[in-house]
Amino acid sequence: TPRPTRWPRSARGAISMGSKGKSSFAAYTISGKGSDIFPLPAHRAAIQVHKKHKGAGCPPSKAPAEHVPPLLRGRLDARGLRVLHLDPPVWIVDGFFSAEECESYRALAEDAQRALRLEQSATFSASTATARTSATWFIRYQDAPQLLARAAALLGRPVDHFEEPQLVRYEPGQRFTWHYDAIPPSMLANGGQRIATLLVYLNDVETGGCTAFRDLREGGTDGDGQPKRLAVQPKKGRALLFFPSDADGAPDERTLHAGEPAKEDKWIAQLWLHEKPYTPANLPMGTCQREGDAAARAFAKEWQLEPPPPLISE
Ligand SMILES: O=C(O)CCC(=O)C(=O)O
Ligand SMILES: [Fe+2]
Repeated sequence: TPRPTRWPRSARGAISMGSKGKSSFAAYTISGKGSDIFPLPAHRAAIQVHKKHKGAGCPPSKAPAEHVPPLLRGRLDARGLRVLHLDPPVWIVDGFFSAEECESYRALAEDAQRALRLEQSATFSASTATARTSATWFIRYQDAPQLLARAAALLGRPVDHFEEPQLVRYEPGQRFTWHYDAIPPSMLANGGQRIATLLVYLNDVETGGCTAFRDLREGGTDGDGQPKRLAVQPKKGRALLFFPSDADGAPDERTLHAGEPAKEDKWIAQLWLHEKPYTPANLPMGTCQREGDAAARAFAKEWQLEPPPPLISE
């Protein structure tokens, strides 16, 4: 097969540089091809910007307003917030958790009272081929103040809109194949659709274990000359944020993703935001959103974060 070294003429022709030819994130937009937001730009100046930001993402100031997810509007000053992909939006927050917060969350795996280990984790994917081989723990709301407080401060949503906090461990060889995070219609009665996925990498992973998006590109080409797939490398304390459905709950199929096979241990914290208040099952025993809210509020005070909005389900 021929090795394409350049983007197809049709795509290249549609790249716009903005009025002054100034290189900004907008320069990467290919009209009508929303998901190819990070192609190698045709213009030299834009290539510089692209290379500089690839991997670590672009500052939010470079994201055109129409591509800022509704949940992040007015909240772009969050420390460490970067854009990896505009449409569909994929953002990261480096340093979302401190090293200490990573450790305290990871340690929950050893606490059977606070964390319940599931043999078979709940996956809702419509894809029959989906397989997950990692281990999942469900964490009591009141034992995840770092996660709930930081998530509520980032997204401006109350604690009762979040699903049970989870902890996931991949050992070498373990993976989670292509899937959607959106839940099936039969489960929408509880809290509506999942409108945001927030996962926090709890340790550094040198090789393997990326979170990969099948249909999104990060720019540049691989050894075969094919456009590179967007894949986020786990970095201790880094959060990954994307939107399995839009703000109205319509699933976004472009967010199909996977946890690639781990080559070393990989730990993540996992949290899903729902459209409406979500009622947890009583697992682990004694889990309580109200106590979780109080714990998150105390954490927010201690770390001078914006406190979570009041619970709606009260
Ligand atoms: O492990 C990852 O990188 C992705 C995990 C994931 O997609 C999930 O838990 O739904
Ligand atoms: Fe997922």
